[in-house]
Amino acid sequence: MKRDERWEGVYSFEDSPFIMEILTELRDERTGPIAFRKGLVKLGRYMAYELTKTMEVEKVPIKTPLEETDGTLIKDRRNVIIITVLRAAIPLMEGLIKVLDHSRVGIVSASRGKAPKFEIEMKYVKVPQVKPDDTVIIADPMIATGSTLIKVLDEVKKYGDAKRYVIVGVLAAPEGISRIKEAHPDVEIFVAAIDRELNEMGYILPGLGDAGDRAFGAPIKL
Ligand SMILES: O=P(O)(O)OC[C@H]1O[C@H](OP(=O)(O)OP(=O)(O)O)[C@H](O)[C@@H]1O
Ligand SMILES: O=c1cc[nH]c(=O)[nH]1
Ligand SMILES: [Mg+2]
Repeated sequence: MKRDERWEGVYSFEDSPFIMEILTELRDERTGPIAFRKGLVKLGRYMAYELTKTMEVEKVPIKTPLEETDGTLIKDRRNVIIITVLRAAIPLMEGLIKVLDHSRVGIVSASRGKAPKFEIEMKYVKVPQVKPDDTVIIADPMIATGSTLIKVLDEVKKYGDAKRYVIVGVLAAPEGISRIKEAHPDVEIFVAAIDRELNEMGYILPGLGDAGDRAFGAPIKL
């Protein structure tokens, strides 16, 4: 895990060869939907494991069959809410919850409109009560303009004040991170990698394409 010096509380995993290898498969245009979804699940699992290193732990007394000793309990792992941003976060959440298995889950839909306005349509919001001890993890593989996550954070913060707000994603563009940190300075961001820029259509470069379409196939408009 590597802190990015351009912002406070922004981390990438560019120093992790294993996470980079999974990302390489996701970027590769030859990777089909089955392997793409599997890659997102794997990334979710390993990123959640890395995230536990930033969580509060406590020592607990336990008894082995032979004697008393101290054990470790990750306190914060018991108080996690994972917000899944439809569609592309579904496999990422599946991986995250393998490690963060006590989590409560919120589901929100967000669909980004066409350039240049990129208006976000949010039709479905189901979020549990947020309590002061909670770590709210917002899972969305792609942070492009940042508009989706700003809107999701605006909404989720109505459900109570959390101990931490954490975005877990796969790729981010620098402009998206800057916009999110401006709107929500308290948010921490963990992504596999931070890419170069956005193109005029709002796609991350070099990126991996449209994460939702690659995982689930392109939808048609009726
Ligand atoms: O940072 P932004 O510019 O807002 O873009 C990022 C959003 O775009 C993608 O979702 P999309 O709207 O394509 O929906 P989908 O997951 O259903 O494909 C992605 O999963 C993010 O939610
Ligand atoms: O590059 C991008 C940008 C937004 N959403 C995606 O799925 N990919
Ligand atoms: Mg999409």
